[in-house]
Amino acid sequence: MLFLIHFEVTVPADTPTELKEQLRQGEHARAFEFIEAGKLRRIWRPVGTADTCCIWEADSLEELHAAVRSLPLYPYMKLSVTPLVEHPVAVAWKKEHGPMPAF
Ligand SMILES: O=C(O)C[C@H]1C=CC(=O)O1
Repeated sequence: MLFLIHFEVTVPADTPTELKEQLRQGEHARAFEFIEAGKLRRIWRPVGTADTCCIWEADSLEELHAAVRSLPLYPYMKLSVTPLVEHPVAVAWKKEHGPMPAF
């Protein structure tokens, strides 16, 4: 199953610099693990924000719940999760042309 996730991360301004850096490095490392596992499929920064949008693959809602809760920045996150299903245009395209063009 695919999910569109929007993350809004707010680390308090008075958080010690070393903790902020530790969190950022930990977040990147954990994200890399999910990319390598084929879970975090794509990740973007919405223009003009410090937010994150991504496409996440998960075999269950419970798996997705555990995955996002395992992110080091989770305690500082507000997130919205939108389950995705295939669009009829994509179904029609695949029928006529084969797989959708890669990103
Ligand atoms: O780092 C962020 O901005 C948020 C977080 C959401 C997924 C991920 O890998 O990073």
